[in-house]
Amino acid sequence: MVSILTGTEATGTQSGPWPAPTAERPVTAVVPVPGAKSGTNRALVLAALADGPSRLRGALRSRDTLLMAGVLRALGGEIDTDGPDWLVNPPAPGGRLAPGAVADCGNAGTVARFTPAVATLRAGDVTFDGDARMRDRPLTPLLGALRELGADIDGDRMPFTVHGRGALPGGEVTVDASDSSQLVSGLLLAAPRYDAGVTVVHRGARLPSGPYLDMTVADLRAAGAVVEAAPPERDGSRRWRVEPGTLAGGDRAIEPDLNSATAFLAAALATGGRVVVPDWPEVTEQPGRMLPTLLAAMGASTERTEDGLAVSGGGTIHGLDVDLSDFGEAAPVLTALAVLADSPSRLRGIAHLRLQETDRLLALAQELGSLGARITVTDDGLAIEPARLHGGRLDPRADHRLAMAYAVVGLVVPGITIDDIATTGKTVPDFPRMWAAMLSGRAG
Ligand SMILES: O=C(O)C1=C[C@@H](OP(=O)(O)O)[C@@H](O)[C@H](O)C1
Ligand SMILES: C=C(OP(=O)(O)O)C(=O)O
Repeated sequence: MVSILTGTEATGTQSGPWPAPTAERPVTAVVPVPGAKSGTNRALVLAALADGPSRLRGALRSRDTLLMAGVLRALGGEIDTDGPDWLVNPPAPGGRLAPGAVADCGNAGTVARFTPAVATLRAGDVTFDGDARMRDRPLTPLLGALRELGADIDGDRMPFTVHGRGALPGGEVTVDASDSSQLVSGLLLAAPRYDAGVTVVHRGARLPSGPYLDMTVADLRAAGAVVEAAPPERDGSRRWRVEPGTLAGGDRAIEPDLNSATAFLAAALATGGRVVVPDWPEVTEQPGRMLPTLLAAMGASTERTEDGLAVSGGGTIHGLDVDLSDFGEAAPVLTALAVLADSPSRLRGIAHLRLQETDRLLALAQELGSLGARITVTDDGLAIEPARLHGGRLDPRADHRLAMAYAVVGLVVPGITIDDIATTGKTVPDFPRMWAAMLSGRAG
Protein backbone atom coordinates (compact mmCIF):
# COMPACT_ATOMS: atom_id res chain seq x y z
CA MET A 1 0.00 0.00 0.00
CA VAL A 2 1.37 3.39 -0.96
CA SER A 3 0.91 5.92 1.81
CA ILE A 4 -0.93 9.18 1.27
CA LEU A 5 1.39 12.10 1.88
CA THR A 6 -0.35 15.35 2.65
CA GLY A 7 1.38 18.62 1.92
CA THR A 8 2.34 18.76 5.57
CA GLU A 9 4.03 15.35 5.62
CA ALA A 10 5.76 15.92 2.31
CA THR A 11 7.30 19.23 3.23
CA GLY A 12 7.14 19.79 6.97
CA THR A 13 4.94 22.87 6.51
CA GLN A 14 2.38 23.34 9.30
CA SER A 15 -1.26 23.41 8.36
CA GLY A 16 -3.87 25.61 10.11
CA PRO A 17 -4.76 29.26 9.51
CA TRP A 18 -1.79 31.26 8.18
CA PRO A 19 -1.82 35.05 8.56
CA ALA A 20 -0.55 36.18 5.15
CA PRO A 21 2.30 38.63 5.76
CA THR A 22 1.86 42.19 4.53
CA ALA A 23 4.92 43.72 2.84
CA GLU A 24 6.09 46.68 4.91
CA ARG A 25 8.39 47.82 2.11
CA PRO A 26 8.99 46.86 -1.55
CA VAL A 27 10.20 43.27 -1.73
CA THR A 28 13.84 42.93 -2.82
CA ALA A 29 15.09 39.37 -2.95
CA VAL A 30 16.81 36.60 -4.87
CA VAL A 31 14.55 33.55 -4.80
CA PRO A 32 15.88 30.20 -6.00
CA VAL A 33 12.92 27.98 -6.88
CA PRO A 34 12.78 24.19 -6.55
CA GLY A 35 12.80 21.70 -9.42
CA ALA A 36 9.93 21.41 -11.87
CA LYS A 37 7.02 19.11 -11.06
CA SER A 38 6.34 18.37 -14.72
CA GLY A 39 10.01 17.71 -15.45
CA THR A 40 10.49 15.52 -12.39
CA ASN A 41 7.39 13.42 -13.00
CA ARG A 42 8.15 12.88 -16.69
CA ALA A 43 11.75 11.96 -15.84
CA LEU A 44 10.55 9.46 -13.22
CA VAL A 45 8.16 7.76 -15.66
CA LEU A 46 10.73 7.57 -18.45
CA ALA A 47 13.38 6.29 -16.02
CA ALA A 48 11.01 3.59 -14.74
CA LEU A 49 10.58 2.36 -18.34
CA ALA A 50 14.25 2.60 -19.33
CA ASP A 51 16.74 -0.16 -20.03
CA GLY A 52 19.07 0.83 -17.22
CA PRO A 53 19.35 2.96 -14.08
CA SER A 54 18.91 6.74 -14.01
CA ARG A 55 20.01 9.60 -11.80
CA LEU A 56 17.75 12.67 -11.60
CA ARG A 57 19.53 15.87 -10.59
CA GLY A 58 17.51 18.73 -9.13
CA ALA A 59 14.34 16.64 -8.75
CA LEU A 60 11.47 18.32 -6.93
CA ARG A 61 10.65 16.86 -3.52
CA SER A 62 6.96 17.67 -3.07
CA ARG A 63 3.68 15.86 -2.62
CA ASP A 64 3.10 15.27 -6.35
CA THR A 65 6.59 13.95 -7.06
CA LEU A 66 6.67 11.73 -3.96
CA LEU A 67 3.31 10.31 -5.04
CA MET A 68 4.78 9.61 -8.49
CA ALA A 69 7.74 7.83 -6.90
CA GLY A 70 5.33 5.83 -4.70
CA VAL A 71 3.19 4.72 -7.63
CA LEU A 72 6.20 3.72 -9.72
CA ARG A 73 7.47 1.69 -6.75
CA ALA A 74 4.06 -0.03 -6.57
CA LEU A 75 4.65 -0.77 -10.28
CA GLY A 76 7.90 -2.54 -9.51
CA GLY A 77 10.60 0.14 -9.82
CA GLU A 78 13.25 0.88 -7.21
CA ILE A 79 13.29 4.60 -6.51
CA ASP A 80 15.58 6.22 -3.99
CA THR A 81 14.34 9.70 -3.08
CA ASP A 82 16.50 10.13 0.03
CA GLY A 83 19.46 12.05 -1.37
CA PRO A 84 19.77 15.25 -3.37
CA ASP A 85 19.87 13.17 -6.58
CA TRP A 86 17.05 10.68 -7.08
CA LEU A 87 18.04 7.21 -8.30
CA VAL A 88 15.74 5.01 -10.36
CA ASN A 89 16.19 1.33 -11.16
CA PRO A 90 13.52 -0.02 -13.50
CA PRO A 91 12.13 -3.48 -12.66
CA ALA A 92 13.81 -6.50 -14.26
CA PRO A 93 11.80 -7.85 -17.24
CA GLY A 94 9.43 -10.70 -16.44
CA GLY A 95 8.79 -9.82 -12.77
CA ARG A 96 5.26 -9.95 -11.34
CA LEU A 97 3.73 -7.20 -9.20
CA ALA A 98 2.89 -7.87 -5.57
CA PRO A 99 -0.74 -9.02 -5.21
CA GLY A 100 -3.14 -6.25 -4.17
CA ALA A 101 -0.90 -3.44 -5.44
CA VAL A 102 -2.45 0.00 -4.95
CA ALA A 103 -1.44 3.18 -6.75
CA ASP A 104 -2.33 6.28 -4.72
CA CYS A 105 -2.34 9.28 -7.06
CA GLY A 106 -3.45 11.87 -4.48
CA ASN A 107 -4.71 14.86 -6.46
CA ALA A 108 -1.80 14.76 -8.90
CA GLY A 109 -3.02 14.90 -12.49
CA THR A 110 0.40 13.90 -13.77
CA VAL A 111 0.44 10.76 -11.62
CA ALA A 112 -3.15 9.76 -12.39
CA ARG A 113 -2.71 10.29 -16.15
CA PHE A 114 0.90 9.18 -16.74
CA THR A 115 1.04 5.92 -14.78
CA PRO A 116 -1.92 3.75 -15.95
CA ALA A 117 -0.10 3.12 -19.27
CA VAL A 118 2.97 2.03 -17.29
CA ALA A 119 0.76 -0.42 -15.35
CA THR A 120 -0.44 -2.04 -18.58
CA LEU A 121 3.19 -3.01 -19.27
CA ARG A 122 3.70 -4.77 -15.93
CA ALA A 123 2.43 -8.24 -15.08
CA GLY A 124 -0.22 -8.10 -12.35
CA ASP A 125 -3.20 -6.11 -11.08
CA VAL A 126 -2.97 -2.55 -9.75
CA THR A 127 -5.84 -0.52 -8.36
CA PHE A 128 -5.59 3.23 -8.91
CA ASP A 129 -7.19 5.67 -6.50
CA GLY A 130 -6.61 9.14 -5.16
CA ASP A 131 -8.08 12.07 -3.26
CA ALA A 132 -11.85 12.59 -3.54
CA ARG A 133 -11.21 15.38 -6.06
CA MET A 134 -9.07 13.15 -8.31
CA ARG A 135 -12.01 10.76 -8.60
CA ASP A 136 -13.89 13.60 -10.34
CA ARG A 137 -11.11 14.83 -12.61
CA PRO A 138 -11.06 13.70 -16.28
CA LEU A 139 -9.64 10.21 -16.87
CA THR A 140 -12.29 8.40 -18.92
CA PRO A 141 -10.88 9.32 -22.38
CA LEU A 142 -7.44 8.03 -21.34
CA LEU A 143 -8.73 4.72 -19.97
CA GLY A 144 -10.91 4.22 -23.09
CA ALA A 145 -7.93 4.89 -25.35
CA LEU A 146 -5.73 2.43 -23.43
CA ARG A 147 -8.45 -0.20 -23.79
CA GLU A 148 -8.52 0.42 -27.54
CA LEU A 149 -4.77 -0.11 -27.58
CA GLY A 150 -5.30 -3.52 -25.98
CA ALA A 151 -5.32 -2.89 -22.21
CA ASP A 152 -7.53 -4.74 -19.73
CA ILE A 153 -8.90 -2.11 -17.33
CA ASP A 154 -11.91 -2.33 -15.00
CA GLY A 155 -13.63 1.02 -14.55
CA ASP A 156 -13.86 4.34 -16.34
CA ARG A 157 -12.88 6.52 -13.42
CA MET A 158 -11.15 6.21 -10.07
CA PRO A 159 -10.97 3.76 -8.43
CA PHE A 160 -10.13 1.52 -11.41
CA THR A 161 -7.97 -1.57 -11.81
CA VAL A 162 -5.40 -2.21 -14.52
CA HIS A 163 -4.83 -5.92 -15.18
CA GLY A 164 -1.33 -5.69 -16.60
CA ARG A 165 -0.23 -8.42 -19.00
CA GLY A 166 3.41 -7.45 -19.25
CA ALA A 167 2.88 -5.91 -22.71
CA LEU A 168 0.50 -3.66 -24.64
CA PRO A 169 -0.20 -4.12 -28.37
CA GLY A 170 -0.48 -0.36 -29.11
CA GLY A 171 -1.58 1.01 -32.50
CA GLU A 172 -3.67 4.02 -33.46
CA VAL A 173 -6.20 5.76 -31.24
CA THR A 174 -8.27 8.96 -31.21
CA VAL A 175 -8.76 10.80 -27.94
CA ASP A 176 -10.57 14.00 -26.96
CA ALA A 177 -8.09 15.89 -24.76
CA SER A 178 -10.17 19.09 -24.54
CA ASP A 179 -10.19 18.86 -20.76
CA SER A 180 -6.49 18.11 -20.20
CA SER A 181 -3.36 17.77 -22.30
CA GLN A 182 -2.24 15.13 -19.81
CA LEU A 183 -4.67 12.68 -21.43
CA VAL A 184 -2.41 12.72 -24.52
CA SER A 185 0.88 12.82 -22.58
CA GLY A 186 -0.31 9.77 -20.64
CA LEU A 187 -0.62 7.80 -23.88
CA LEU A 188 2.68 8.99 -25.35
CA LEU A 189 5.15 8.71 -22.46
CA ALA A 190 5.10 4.91 -22.23
CA ALA A 191 4.53 4.39 -25.97
CA PRO A 192 8.04 3.31 -26.99
CA ARG A 193 7.31 0.22 -24.88
CA TYR A 194 4.03 -0.68 -26.65
CA ASP A 195 4.54 -3.52 -29.16
CA ALA A 196 3.58 -1.33 -32.14
CA GLY A 197 4.24 2.08 -30.58
CA VAL A 198 1.34 4.49 -30.87
CA THR A 199 -0.35 6.99 -33.14
CA VAL A 200 -2.49 9.38 -31.11
CA VAL A 201 -4.96 11.73 -32.75
CA HIS A 202 -6.58 14.43 -30.63
CA ARG A 203 -9.99 15.52 -31.85
CA GLY A 204 -12.05 17.89 -29.72
CA ALA A 205 -13.24 21.41 -29.03
CA ARG A 206 -9.86 22.63 -27.76
CA LEU A 207 -6.46 21.43 -26.57
CA PRO A 208 -5.19 23.24 -23.47
CA SER A 209 -1.64 23.42 -22.16
CA GLY A 210 0.08 22.85 -25.52
CA PRO A 211 3.62 23.49 -24.21
CA TYR A 212 3.29 20.40 -21.99
CA LEU A 213 2.75 18.26 -25.08
CA ASP A 214 5.93 19.72 -26.57
CA MET A 215 7.64 18.89 -23.26
CA THR A 216 6.45 15.29 -23.49
CA VAL A 217 7.83 15.02 -27.04
CA ALA A 218 11.15 16.66 -26.08
CA ASP A 219 11.63 14.45 -23.01
CA LEU A 220 10.81 11.29 -24.97
CA ARG A 221 13.33 12.26 -27.66
CA ALA A 222 15.96 13.06 -25.02
CA ALA A 223 15.50 9.50 -23.72
CA GLY A 224 16.09 8.12 -27.24
CA ALA A 225 12.52 7.69 -28.50
CA VAL A 226 11.57 8.36 -32.11
CA VAL A 227 8.62 10.75 -32.07
CA GLU A 228 6.83 12.65 -34.79
CA ALA A 229 4.55 15.55 -33.82
CA ALA A 230 2.44 17.00 -36.61
CA PRO A 231 1.40 20.66 -36.48
CA PRO A 232 -2.27 21.32 -35.60
CA GLU A 233 -4.78 20.81 -38.44
CA ARG A 234 -7.21 23.56 -39.41
CA ASP A 235 -10.00 21.90 -37.43
CA GLY A 236 -7.77 21.90 -34.32
CA SER A 237 -7.03 18.19 -34.41
CA ARG A 238 -3.45 17.02 -33.72
CA ARG A 239 -1.45 13.84 -34.34
CA TRP A 240 1.59 12.27 -32.72
CA ARG A 241 3.49 9.09 -33.63
CA VAL A 242 5.85 7.28 -31.25
CA GLU A 243 7.83 4.36 -32.70
CA PRO A 244 8.40 1.22 -30.62
CA GLY A 245 11.91 1.05 -29.19
CA THR A 246 13.98 1.31 -26.06
CA LEU A 247 14.39 4.18 -23.62
CA ALA A 248 17.81 5.05 -22.26
CA GLY A 249 18.54 5.60 -18.59
CA GLY A 250 21.33 7.93 -17.51
CA ASP A 251 21.69 11.37 -15.97
CA ARG A 252 18.83 13.85 -16.26
CA ALA A 253 18.91 17.45 -14.96
CA ILE A 254 15.55 18.91 -13.93
CA GLU A 255 14.93 22.61 -14.62
CA PRO A 256 13.65 24.96 -11.89
CA ASP A 257 9.85 25.11 -11.76
CA LEU A 258 8.85 28.35 -13.47
CA ASN A 259 5.27 27.93 -12.20
CA SER A 260 6.56 28.01 -8.65
CA ALA A 261 8.40 31.24 -9.48
CA THR A 262 5.14 32.97 -10.46
CA ALA A 263 3.99 34.15 -7.02
CA PHE A 264 7.49 35.36 -6.10
CA LEU A 265 7.91 37.36 -9.31
CA ALA A 266 4.38 38.73 -8.85
CA ALA A 267 5.43 39.94 -5.39
CA ALA A 268 7.88 42.33 -7.06
CA LEU A 269 5.08 43.84 -9.14
CA ALA A 270 2.59 43.91 -6.26
CA THR A 271 4.95 45.78 -3.93
CA GLY A 272 6.96 47.85 -6.42
CA GLY A 273 10.07 45.83 -5.55
CA ARG A 274 12.55 43.59 -7.39
CA VAL A 275 12.78 39.79 -7.38
CA VAL A 276 15.42 37.72 -9.13
CA VAL A 277 14.89 34.03 -9.87
CA PRO A 278 18.28 32.39 -10.55
CA ASP A 279 18.91 29.72 -13.18
CA TRP A 280 16.02 30.83 -15.38
CA PRO A 281 16.51 28.59 -18.43
CA GLU A 282 17.53 30.18 -21.75
CA VAL A 283 15.31 27.79 -23.65
CA THR A 284 12.54 25.72 -22.11
CA GLU A 285 9.32 23.93 -22.95
CA GLN A 286 7.79 25.17 -19.69
CA PRO A 287 4.95 27.63 -20.36
CA GLY A 288 6.45 29.75 -17.57
CA ARG A 289 8.71 31.14 -20.30
CA MET A 290 5.70 33.44 -20.97
CA LEU A 291 5.95 35.04 -17.51
CA PRO A 292 8.26 37.95 -18.44
CA THR A 293 5.84 39.00 -21.21
CA LEU A 294 2.75 38.59 -19.04
CA LEU A 295 4.19 40.51 -16.10
CA ALA A 296 5.49 43.24 -18.42
CA ALA A 297 1.97 43.62 -19.84
CA MET A 298 0.81 44.29 -16.26
CA GLY A 299 3.42 47.00 -15.70
CA ALA A 300 6.60 45.19 -14.60
CA SER A 301 9.99 45.64 -16.16
CA THR A 302 11.84 42.40 -16.74
CA GLU A 303 15.44 41.72 -17.48
CA ARG A 304 17.65 38.69 -18.04
CA THR A 305 20.83 39.23 -16.03
CA GLU A 306 23.76 36.96 -15.27
CA ASP A 307 21.97 36.21 -12.01
CA GLY A 308 18.72 35.03 -13.62
CA LEU A 309 15.38 36.62 -14.45
CA ALA A 310 14.81 39.94 -12.68
CA VAL A 311 11.32 41.42 -12.38
CA SER A 312 10.75 44.92 -11.01
CA GLY A 313 7.51 46.69 -10.23
CA GLY A 314 6.95 50.39 -10.82
CA GLY A 315 4.27 50.95 -8.21
CA THR A 316 1.25 50.53 -10.50
CA ILE A 317 -0.34 47.32 -11.78
CA HIS A 318 -2.30 47.38 -15.03
CA GLY A 319 -5.06 45.00 -16.05
CA LEU A 320 -4.51 42.70 -19.02
CA ASP A 321 -6.55 40.83 -21.61
CA VAL A 322 -4.91 37.54 -22.46
CA ASP A 323 -5.50 34.02 -23.75
CA LEU A 324 -3.99 31.68 -21.16
CA SER A 325 -4.90 28.39 -22.83
CA ASP A 326 -1.19 27.50 -23.05
CA PHE A 327 -0.47 28.56 -19.48
CA GLY A 328 -3.51 28.10 -17.28
CA GLU A 329 -1.36 27.61 -14.19
CA ALA A 330 -0.57 31.33 -14.25
CA ALA A 331 -4.25 32.27 -13.96
CA PRO A 332 -4.53 32.28 -10.13
CA VAL A 333 -1.54 34.58 -9.56
CA LEU A 334 -2.46 36.80 -12.53
CA THR A 335 -5.95 37.09 -11.02
CA ALA A 336 -4.35 38.11 -7.73
CA LEU A 337 -2.48 40.87 -9.56
CA ALA A 338 -5.57 41.79 -11.57
CA VAL A 339 -7.64 42.44 -8.44
CA LEU A 340 -4.94 44.93 -7.38
CA ALA A 341 -4.76 46.58 -10.84
CA ASP A 342 -5.90 50.02 -11.96
CA SER A 343 -7.90 48.74 -14.97
CA PRO A 344 -10.07 45.71 -15.89
CA SER A 345 -8.69 42.31 -16.97
CA ARG A 346 -9.95 39.39 -19.03
CA LEU A 347 -8.34 35.95 -18.71
CA ARG A 348 -9.50 33.76 -21.60
CA GLY A 349 -9.04 30.21 -22.88
CA ILE A 350 -9.07 28.58 -19.44
CA ALA A 351 -12.40 26.72 -19.20
CA HIS A 352 -10.39 23.59 -18.32
CA LEU A 353 -9.42 25.17 -14.99
CA ARG A 354 -12.87 24.16 -13.74
CA LEU A 355 -11.58 20.56 -13.70
CA GLN A 356 -8.26 21.01 -11.90
CA GLU A 357 -7.34 20.73 -8.20
CA THR A 358 -10.65 22.52 -7.58
CA ASP A 359 -12.90 24.58 -9.87
CA ARG A 360 -10.34 27.36 -10.02
CA LEU A 361 -12.58 29.85 -11.81
CA LEU A 362 -15.39 29.56 -9.27
CA ALA A 363 -13.01 29.47 -6.30
CA LEU A 364 -11.15 32.62 -7.37
CA ALA A 365 -14.40 34.50 -8.00
CA GLN A 366 -15.93 33.45 -4.68
CA GLU A 367 -12.93 33.65 -2.36
CA LEU A 368 -11.48 36.93 -3.70
CA GLY A 369 -15.07 38.16 -4.07
CA SER A 370 -15.40 37.76 -0.30
CA LEU A 371 -12.68 40.44 0.04
CA GLY A 372 -14.62 42.84 -2.19
CA ALA A 373 -13.06 41.87 -5.56
CA ARG A 374 -15.36 42.11 -8.61
CA ILE A 375 -14.77 38.93 -10.57
CA THR A 376 -17.18 37.34 -13.04
CA VAL A 377 -16.81 33.79 -14.31
CA THR A 378 -17.21 33.83 -18.10
CA ASP A 379 -17.62 30.96 -20.59
CA ASP A 380 -13.90 30.43 -20.85
CA GLY A 381 -12.30 32.37 -18.02
CA LEU A 382 -12.59 35.39 -15.76
CA ALA A 383 -13.45 39.08 -16.06
CA ILE A 384 -12.02 41.26 -13.30
CA GLU A 385 -12.94 44.88 -12.50
CA PRO A 386 -10.91 47.09 -10.15
CA ALA A 387 -12.38 47.32 -6.63
CA ARG A 388 -11.30 48.27 -3.12
CA LEU A 389 -10.40 45.16 -1.09
CA HIS A 390 -10.52 44.38 2.61
CA GLY A 391 -9.08 41.55 4.71
CA GLY A 392 -10.75 38.22 5.40
CA ARG A 393 -10.23 34.49 5.70
CA LEU A 394 -9.62 32.55 2.48
CA ASP A 395 -9.97 28.82 1.87
CA PRO A 396 -7.58 27.61 -0.85
CA ARG A 397 -9.80 24.53 -1.35
CA ALA A 398 -6.79 22.17 -1.31
CA ASP A 399 -5.27 24.01 -4.27
CA HIS A 400 -1.61 24.99 -4.07
CA ARG A 401 -1.87 27.67 -6.77
CA LEU A 402 -4.85 29.35 -5.12
CA ALA A 403 -3.03 29.47 -1.77
CA MET A 404 0.01 31.11 -3.39
CA ALA A 405 -2.19 33.59 -5.29
CA TYR A 406 -3.90 34.62 -2.04
CA ALA A 407 -0.48 35.20 -0.46
CA VAL A 408 0.24 37.73 -3.23
CA VAL A 409 -2.97 39.63 -2.41
CA GLY A 410 -2.01 39.46 1.27
CA LEU A 411 1.19 41.40 0.57
CA VAL A 412 -0.84 44.56 -0.03
CA VAL A 413 -4.22 43.95 1.61
CA PRO A 414 -3.87 43.73 5.40
CA GLY A 415 -5.77 41.18 7.45
CA ILE A 416 -5.82 38.18 5.09
CA THR A 417 -5.65 34.72 6.64
CA ILE A 418 -5.21 31.64 4.47
CA ASP A 419 -6.48 28.28 5.68
CA ASP A 420 -4.26 25.23 5.17
CA ILE A 421 -1.19 26.90 3.67
CA ALA A 422 0.40 23.41 3.72
CA THR A 423 -1.55 22.64 0.58
CA THR A 424 1.22 24.52 -1.28
CA GLY A 425 3.33 21.39 -0.61
CA LYS A 426 1.77 19.83 -3.72
CA THR A 427 4.51 21.54 -5.72
CA VAL A 428 6.50 23.86 -3.44
CA PRO A 429 8.35 22.46 -0.44
CA ASP A 430 7.84 24.83 2.50
CA PHE A 431 6.31 27.81 0.75
CA PRO A 432 5.82 29.80 4.02
CA ARG A 433 9.55 29.65 4.74
CA MET A 434 10.38 30.76 1.18
CA TRP A 435 7.83 33.58 1.41
CA ALA A 436 9.25 34.78 4.76
CA ALA A 437 12.78 34.63 3.36
CA MET A 438 11.70 36.71 0.36
CA LEU A 439 10.08 39.30 2.62
CA SER A 440 13.15 39.56 4.81
CA GLY A 441 15.36 39.96 1.72
CA ARG A 442 17.31 36.80 2.54
CA ALA A 443 18.04 34.44 -0.34
CA GLY A 444 15.33 31.74 -0.43
O1 LIG B 1 1.74 17.67 -18.37
C1 LIG B 1 1.95 18.34 -17.36
O2 LIG B 1 2.97 18.21 -16.65
C2 LIG B 1 0.94 19.35 -16.99
C3 LIG B 1 -0.04 19.72 -17.88
C4 LIG B 1 -1.08 20.72 -17.56
O3 LIG B 1 -2.28 20.02 -17.29
P1 LIG B 1 -3.63 20.27 -18.14
O4 LIG B 1 -3.36 19.91 -19.55
O5 LIG B 1 -4.62 19.40 -17.46
O6 LIG B 1 -3.92 21.75 -17.99
C5 LIG B 1 -0.72 21.55 -16.34
O7 LIG B 1 -1.82 22.31 -15.92
C6 LIG B 1 -0.21 20.67 -15.21
O8 LIG B 1 0.11 21.44 -14.08
C7 LIG B 1 1.04 19.96 -15.64
C1 LIG C 1 -3.19 21.60 -12.71
C2 LIG C 1 -2.13 21.31 -11.94
O1 LIG C 1 -1.76 20.08 -11.52
P1 LIG C 1 -2.11 18.60 -11.97
O2 LIG C 1 -0.80 18.01 -12.40
O3 LIG C 1 -2.66 17.93 -10.76
O4 LIG C 1 -3.09 18.67 -13.11
C3 LIG C 1 -1.26 22.39 -11.45
O5 LIG C 1 -0.19 22.05 -10.89
O6 LIG C 1 -1.60 23.58 -11.59
